[in-house]
Amino acid sequence: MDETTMLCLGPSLPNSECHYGGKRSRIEVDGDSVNISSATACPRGRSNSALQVLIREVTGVSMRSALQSSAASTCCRHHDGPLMFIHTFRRKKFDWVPVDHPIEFMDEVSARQWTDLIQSLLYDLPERPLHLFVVINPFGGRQKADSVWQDVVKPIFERANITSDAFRTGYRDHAVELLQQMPLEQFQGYSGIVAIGGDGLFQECLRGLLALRSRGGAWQRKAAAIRIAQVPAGSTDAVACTINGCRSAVTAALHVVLGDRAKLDVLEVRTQEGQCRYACSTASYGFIGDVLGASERLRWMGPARYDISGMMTFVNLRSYAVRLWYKSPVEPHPSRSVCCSDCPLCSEPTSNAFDAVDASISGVCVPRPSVAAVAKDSTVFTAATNSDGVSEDDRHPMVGTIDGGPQRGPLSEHQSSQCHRAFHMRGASGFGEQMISGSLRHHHDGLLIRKFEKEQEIRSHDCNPMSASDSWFGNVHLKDSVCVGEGEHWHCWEGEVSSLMIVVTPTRSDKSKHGIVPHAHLSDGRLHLVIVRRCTRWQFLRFLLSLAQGGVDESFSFVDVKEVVAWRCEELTPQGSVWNVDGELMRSQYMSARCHHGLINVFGRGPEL
Ligand SMILES: Nc1ncnc2c1ncn2[C@@H]1O[C@H](COP(=O)(O)OP(=O)(O)OP(=O)(O)O)[C@@H](O)[C@H]1O
Repeated sequence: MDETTMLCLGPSLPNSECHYGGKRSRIEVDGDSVNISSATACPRGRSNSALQVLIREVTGVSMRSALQSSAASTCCRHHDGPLMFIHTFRRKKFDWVPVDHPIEFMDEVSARQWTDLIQSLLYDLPERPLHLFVVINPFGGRQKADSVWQDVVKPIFERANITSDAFRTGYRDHAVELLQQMPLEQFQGYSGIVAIGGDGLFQECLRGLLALRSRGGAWQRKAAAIRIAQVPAGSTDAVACTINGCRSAVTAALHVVLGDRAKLDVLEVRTQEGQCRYACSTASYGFIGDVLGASERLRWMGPARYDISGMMTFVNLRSYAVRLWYKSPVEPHPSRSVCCSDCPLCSEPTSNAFDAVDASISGVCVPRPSVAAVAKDSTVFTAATNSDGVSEDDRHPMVGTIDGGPQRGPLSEHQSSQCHRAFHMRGASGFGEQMISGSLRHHHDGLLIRKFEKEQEIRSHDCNPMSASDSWFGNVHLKDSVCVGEGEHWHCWEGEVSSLMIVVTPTRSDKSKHGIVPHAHLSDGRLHLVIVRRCTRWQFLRFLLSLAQGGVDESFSFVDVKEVVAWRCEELTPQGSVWNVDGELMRSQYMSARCHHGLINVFGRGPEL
């Protein structure tokens, strides 16, 4: 036993004699682990260690007196002594399976002292939760959330000495209300929020939490620090699958008990009409939006509704004309590493997450292209700067809100011509090449090349974001923090799509084990824009199979994947598709979205690779 541990224990150390696995043993706490070693001599060269459990992986400790123990199973018992159980887990790839190690003591006093000692070491771990707010959606998925709570999660929390207040939702948005109506004192007493249900319930908790955060002061501080967990009991459970690498309620509960903490990027999606939703997985338009739209009418079928509506939507595969603007990050990620626990990319400090969310909750805050260079022959826009190198957004920040108020006017002719010049200079220095390689790629597919040329044609006539939808752009509040900065570029793309996806985190699920974009991260401040151009059913089937097998296949000529930080979409097809924002339907001709880098904290560590 090292000196520090000796000091903690004080002069009277509990008797370390015990029996483990039916053998006479000794128990000790050594630094960061509990060790049990055989008291009998081992053959030379063999370790006498029988068990070593890291304190940080102990999920709880409990004791059974001799009387209780004799009523229970007597396996592994040497005499009728009291038992102490060390609760921990073993790894089965990403799934964690609870394991209990029974240790038999000579007398009740020793058993009690060792139980108290290990319990006190667990209490000293600062990230361990003490008291949780649990929300259960009894109607999510196969309607098993109640039993998941009673039979799986509650016993794990009880063994870990975690207390909880559990609430069942009675209707849609009930979780948001529960959070918003909570007194501050009660809210401050919770170490975390546990949503037992699907992605929709998680999203409700997220919305409630961000609303509390927008109140400022103590509310903001607590809401920014608190962690949320999804215990999967819905139809898709992409949030839990993405964070933990598996769809297991036990594993999710164990991550809560261990007090794991990870940051998660949040996508803020807004409609022109001011409706706002937050997503941690994916916002999709076209095929996946249509699948959700159709599946809502089949909710009585449970999770099977997605397969049925998927089939129906596939048979009637449609395409939609859209105009997209997207802002690429200043520096693209150098590698395509898969996000995992202790991911270096996700541990980078998040910038201004606090300020950003304040702005977005209190008013309507949508990123918009700065005065953009207008492409006559390419899709690329770049922030135009005047002769002082000051961007238009910096000079005349938009101050209007969705409710009206002052706005910046449209581009003057002079500004417009400046934009043209700025673009042509940029185009000459490299951006044109991007397009050339794009065109070449599409030459391989005779069918697609005609489509692509048509898109070019449309673009060359009408791709100025400031003209076609000026009223939309001019009607939103712009925060300086989301203006186009040095090195950031807005791009425009216009064409017909079978599907569009904005992927925030890898978005793993049973249907896509590796995730839609396997190299996306939990908290790198990046989004992945997946454009699936209008394609045949056969091509789309290949695309869907690629999602199931290893994530979106970028080698398909009809698929483009772009790393972005903000994005907006104008629907050009009348009565187009709907947006599926983490399982919630949204419909609007104009949508815009941006990524909040590491906005929330979750119970989790990312998959252990
Ligand atoms: N008591 C309730 N009655 C009806 N609807 C509810 C209730 N509680 C929550 N909801 C709503 O039900 C919707 C679906 O719930 P949830 O996400 O938990 O399950 P799911 O849709 O089956 O799973 P997933 O979102 O993972 O596909 C949510 O949008 C939520 O707002």
